[in-house]
Amino acid sequence: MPAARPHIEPRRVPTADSVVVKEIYLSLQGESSHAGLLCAFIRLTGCHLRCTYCDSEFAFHGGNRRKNADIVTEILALNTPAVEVTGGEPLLQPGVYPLMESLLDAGLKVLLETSGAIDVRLVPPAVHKIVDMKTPSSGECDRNDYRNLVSMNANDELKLVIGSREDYEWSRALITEHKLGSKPYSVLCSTIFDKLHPRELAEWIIEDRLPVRFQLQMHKYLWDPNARGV
Ligand SMILES: C[S@@+](CC[C@H](N)C(=O)[O-])C[C@H]1O[C@@H](n2cnc3c(N)ncnc32)[C@H](O)[C@@H]1O
Ligand SMILES: Nc1nc2[nH]cc(C(=O)O)c2c(=O)[nH]1
Ligand code: SF4
Ligand SMILES: [Mg+2]
Repeated sequence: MPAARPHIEPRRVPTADSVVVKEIYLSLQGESSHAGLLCAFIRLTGCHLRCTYCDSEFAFHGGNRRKNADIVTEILALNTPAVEVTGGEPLLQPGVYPLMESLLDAGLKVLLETSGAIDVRLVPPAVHKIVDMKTPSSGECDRNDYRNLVSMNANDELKLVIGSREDYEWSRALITEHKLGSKPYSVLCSTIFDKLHPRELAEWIIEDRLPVRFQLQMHKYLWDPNARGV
């Protein structure tokens, strides 16, 4: 009989009490099922991926190390019910896990925007995780951690950012193979801004009756698409 495979526990939740922050601002949430709601953004510095289309390269470097407690105070002063932690790649910093706990303890709705390249099981369950599984034209699709498709829950959303017909067909195959239409979380499909016309994607979705929610990056239509802090 083959030896039983070892049961591996996720790493212990780290307890660092600070993170490196690129920017904090108040805006309207531009994406996800929370689109249109008042939302504060905490953008953390650093990313281990280099998506071809990244609109947040300015967050790869710089920023300031801040105590989690001071960040929570700053967010509460913005008087908003919701906060999104994004980046860069927020899950690269150990201090982000206790930061999300503190934001939840302060009574905030907490959203997390993360690439699909990191196992999300250590994220506090009450956080609304928006997990972006990278499509081929990102150039980072081989970094996806497909365990996330199993561990995500009803609070969460899987995001597919599509820039070509190839990306669309890749996404459609992912949805079929992993039966994503019957998961507890919903699947969001949007376009790479200025690469694929949103109407093309909308028409493909309709033609295939794809079980997804189409979305736009609303903030890029409200403000200059290159504007920072919106
Ligand atoms: C800047 S990333 C930060 C969080 C994390 N690194 C990630 O990729 O999910 C936030 C989201 O913006 C999306 N994004 C970045 N550049 C974009 C673009 N040019 N058009 C559409 N979406 C873009 C990413 O795909 C990701 O879903
Ligand atoms: N308004 C607004 N909504 C957003 N939703 C996700 C964003 C991100 O950069 O992760 C984002 C952003 O940068 N601005
Ligand atoms: S993972 Fe997110 S922050 Fe990193 S390069 Fe890709 S889109 Fe940009
Ligand atoms: Mg953005």
